[in-house]
Amino acid sequence: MVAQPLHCVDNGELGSVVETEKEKSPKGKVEPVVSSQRRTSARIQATRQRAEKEELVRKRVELLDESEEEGSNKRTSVYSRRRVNVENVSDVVEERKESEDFVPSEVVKPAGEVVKANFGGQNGVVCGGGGASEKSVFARVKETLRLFNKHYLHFVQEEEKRCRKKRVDKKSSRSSKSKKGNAIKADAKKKAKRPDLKAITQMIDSNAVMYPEKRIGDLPGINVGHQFYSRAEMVAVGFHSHWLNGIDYMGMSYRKEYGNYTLPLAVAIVLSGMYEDDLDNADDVIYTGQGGHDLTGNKRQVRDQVMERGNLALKVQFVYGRVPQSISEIRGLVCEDISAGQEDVPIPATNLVDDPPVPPTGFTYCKALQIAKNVKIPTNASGCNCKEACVDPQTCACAKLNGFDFPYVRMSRQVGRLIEAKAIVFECGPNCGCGSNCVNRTSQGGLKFRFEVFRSPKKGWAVRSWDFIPSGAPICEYVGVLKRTEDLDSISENNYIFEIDCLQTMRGIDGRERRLGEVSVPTINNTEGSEDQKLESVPEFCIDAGSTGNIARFINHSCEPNLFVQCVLSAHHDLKLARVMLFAADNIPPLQELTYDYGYALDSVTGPDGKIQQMECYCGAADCRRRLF
Ligand SMILES: C[S@@+](CC[C@H](N)C(=O)[O-])C[C@H]1O[C@@H](n2cnc3c(N)ncnc32)[C@H](O)[C@@H]1O
Repeated sequence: MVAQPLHCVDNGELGSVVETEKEKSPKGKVEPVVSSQRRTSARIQATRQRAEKEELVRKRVELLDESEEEGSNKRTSVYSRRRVNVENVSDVVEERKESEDFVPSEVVKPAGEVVKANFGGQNGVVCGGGGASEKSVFARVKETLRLFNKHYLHFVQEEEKRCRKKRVDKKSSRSSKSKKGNAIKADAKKKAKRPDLKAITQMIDSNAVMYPEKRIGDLPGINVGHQFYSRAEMVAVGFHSHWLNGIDYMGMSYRKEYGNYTLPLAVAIVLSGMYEDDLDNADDVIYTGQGGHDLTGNKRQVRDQVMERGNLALKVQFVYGRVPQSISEIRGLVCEDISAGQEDVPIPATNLVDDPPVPPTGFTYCKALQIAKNVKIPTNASGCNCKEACVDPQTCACAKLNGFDFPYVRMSRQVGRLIEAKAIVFECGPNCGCGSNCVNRTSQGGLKFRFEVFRSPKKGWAVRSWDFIPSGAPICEYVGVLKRTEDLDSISENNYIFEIDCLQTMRGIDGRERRLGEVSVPTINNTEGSEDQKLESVPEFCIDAGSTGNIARFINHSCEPNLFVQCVLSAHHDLKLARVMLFAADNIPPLQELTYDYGYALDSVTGPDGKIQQMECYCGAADCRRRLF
């Protein structure tokens, strides 16, 4: 038996890269590890008509594919020009390091500063020195997927608008028998364009596919256990080069470079959930080969798969952990719910590190922000006049503030996915006409996933999710006591302070990376070195989760994080008192630790004695900067 690694497997919507091997028959031919012997004779004798139907469906799908490409070609420049720092922070580091006048950014140190300098800065202040000069392949895979998902969410938004328009047009065409009515009907008949396919095209057109050439063996940056959210993501990275076919293979045209191999040779295999004998129970995957099923989606075989073209089969093993199905299955449980019933979904804490295992202590869980006595919250903004849920960005006053568009696309009934990181997000508030189901209230609905607080060997407590989290999904708000920065205790150490530096980030103060994007923000005086600016270089307010806080206080730092910080305004419109939200930057598989970039500048933190403090970083990222501060 010759073992050769392939890369494989998608179970439709969510899949995993797994270690694979294919077996050779004595003749050296590649044969399935799992045979398709269970095919019944009835199926073998499936009628010619059904086979023809399959062919017809395939042709239609291919046509759709082609038309998608035409459609999305036109939009290349629209999105590729945008730079959003959440996915480009490392580019910026490199660019800045190369520039002669780049001085590692510093966070202002107020007198008697404790450990708090720009912790959790909105944009991850760029730190100089210490980092690897080459971006790791893992970081590049992440960036490629982030770019793909950004395109995807934009196209989803475009599609939402198209559907909305279609509904409106349909209504008006019913009441109109005029030429215009007919034109609207014709327009409505136009094919829907799949956002994922458009996003793939966008990636291909802009040469953004990370591995555009097929290759044998594993792809650097994609480890065993990596999970893809969709087939399209696999194409965007170059893991599997077709969004529909189950098997991606090198045919005879690869004879020149791969003459030593027996061709055709499969390079990646995905499960589509369309074959009745395929099995995906997470630990084991059985793949029965491509072809022979009914493309109408009813999971029925119409004939046996044939051992031809890329029909190679494989045996797979998954290596990631298992999500507990009930409380009794949780290993190392030390607390059933750290929120003590405050959150809709309980948050268990586990400890497999300490002996004896102890639960997290020294804080009081609090779901909502507490306001210090000397902080005055501004009066509520006027809001929009929409009814039930905001749908039309042209008429909604809140959408207008976000650049005449909603920042979210719908993920479920009440929750949205943030399309991209923005300088600020304006959500609907108490004076808006819409209700709680409005997608423009995404950050206000509490926790949406099953989180666990767990003890890590080197970083103290940490957070992970039992559910898969799609990129752009809301994680949680950073909750604690909203205080004046000047009121912080300068003697005792406090690792749980989050400065609200939305304004400073918008101004790019102290090396903070500005976020672009159309938002309507209160006038900001940008004159370099102005008194006004100097005064406001220190965030006036912060959130102290030292003794009171929610799950956010347990989320650790990473130099390659999977979350990002987003300032949100909902009730009032004062940037200095913006709410601090964490969103998923990537599609996050279950049990992966949740992290964001704390954004400290190196040597920016001083202790009560005025001496610079240092903290080693244990994030474990390939491009780790080695120090938190
Ligand atoms: C907001 S708390 C995070 C939760 C914390 N681990 C706990 O046990 O409560 C921030 C502190 O966690 C630790 N921490 C977070 N990320 C870390 C990292 N990448 N490396 C080392 N320590 C980290 C540091 O002690 C830091 O001051």
